[in-house]
Amino acid sequence: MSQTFTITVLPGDGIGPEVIEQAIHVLKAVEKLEDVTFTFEYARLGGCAIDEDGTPLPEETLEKARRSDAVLLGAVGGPKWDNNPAHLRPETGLLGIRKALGLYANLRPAFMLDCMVEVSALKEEVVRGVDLMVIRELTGGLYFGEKKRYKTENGEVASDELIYHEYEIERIVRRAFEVARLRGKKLTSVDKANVLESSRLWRKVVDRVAHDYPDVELRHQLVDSCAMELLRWPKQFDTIVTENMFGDILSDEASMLTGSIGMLPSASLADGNFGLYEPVHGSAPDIAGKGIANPTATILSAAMMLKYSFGMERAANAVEKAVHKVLNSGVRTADIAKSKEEAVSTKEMADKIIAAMHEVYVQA
Ligand SMILES: NC(=O)C1=CN([C@@H]2O[C@H](COP(=O)(O)OP(=O)(O)OC[C@H]3O[C@@H](n4cnc5c(N)ncnc54)[C@H](O)[C@@H]3O)[C@@H](O)[C@H]2O)C=CC1
Ligand SMILES: CC(C)CC(=O)C(=O)O
Ligand SMILES: [Mg+2]
Repeated sequence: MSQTFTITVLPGDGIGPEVIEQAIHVLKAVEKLEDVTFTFEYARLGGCAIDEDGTPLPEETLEKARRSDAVLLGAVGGPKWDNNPAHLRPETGLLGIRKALGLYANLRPAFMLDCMVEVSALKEEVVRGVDLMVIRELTGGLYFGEKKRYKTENGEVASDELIYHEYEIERIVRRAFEVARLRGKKLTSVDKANVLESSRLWRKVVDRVAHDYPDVELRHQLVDSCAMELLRWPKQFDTIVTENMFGDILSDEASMLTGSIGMLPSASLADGNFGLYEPVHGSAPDIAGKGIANPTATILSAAMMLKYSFGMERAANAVEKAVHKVLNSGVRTADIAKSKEEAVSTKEMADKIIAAMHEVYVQA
């Protein structure tokens, strides 16, 4: 019997709508190749919602997301809203939807394809074969703690509270051990336990949970040293688990191992099958509206959705294989091309991926 899934689509701002349009084309191609129907429910999040609805996260958006099987997001934000107060910032909408949907586990894979080695700013021997997964806690920590801003006689003061509950650490760490078990069985837990009390609790919980995973090799590493080692010898890492802000920063850093942030997908998962899928990158206002953004990160995020939320492993593999095939054949958007002349547009890149998907299915 044919399966039906409802997907809430949040194009967002900047290049968000451009890359989302192409990911939707890919999902429509999957519908033709598999016995599945996707219903796309569009909604607003971020700057576009501030402009239309007066809030970055309208209740209607949240309701649609809750009723759906998964959410696909472009990106939010832009200079237009940069000076708004916190409650009227696009990013506040993104944080709000992550929290409201319980999306505490953010999986951010970073992988280097052989054909992309030359694109990285790092030496070939450093990046060839890189294949790691950053697992970032997504609904706690500094981004969600109480914010204060007040004036004193010595000038203004601002503070952001970094707070973690034991249960929040335990659930992300368990998830990370499970993921590491299915990958290279090596988990690096990243913290700042030499300074932060929240990191000392983090480390204690990690050590306790580790007893349940004796087959996974565990290492603790301080975040500053991890940032350095990621560039010195990234192949030492398999799975990394860390708190919200460290994960945000380290995953952007990891993206540059692979050449461009336009390549890297992510899955933000709740318990069960529900998830929100989005590229690691932001709304890239510097290239928005030009039709040159790399849609690969969003297309691969859609592939993660097929795998994690819909159990469509074959279709997910086909999308990934198609992306590899197209990159192998030398097709490049501007961010990964050697010259502007050889770069293809956002749409051309997606069209090539869709054509390659058909070939992959025929061969399978
Ligand atoms: N998940 C989200 O919605 C996120 C939103 N943002 C927001 O995005 C806005 C811009 O932030 P930035 O710091 O500039 O980060 P960004 O990730 O949007 O852009 C950084 C650089 O990477 C390039 N880039 C990003 N995605 C690309 C793609 N698909 N193809 C080709 N090049 C790409 C951009 O052109 C820019 O030079 C801000 O308002 C920020 O708050 C930032 C990160 C995540
Ligand atoms: C709230 C977001 C803009 C944080 C971010 O940079 C991300 O999730 O990658
Ligand atoms: Mg980020």
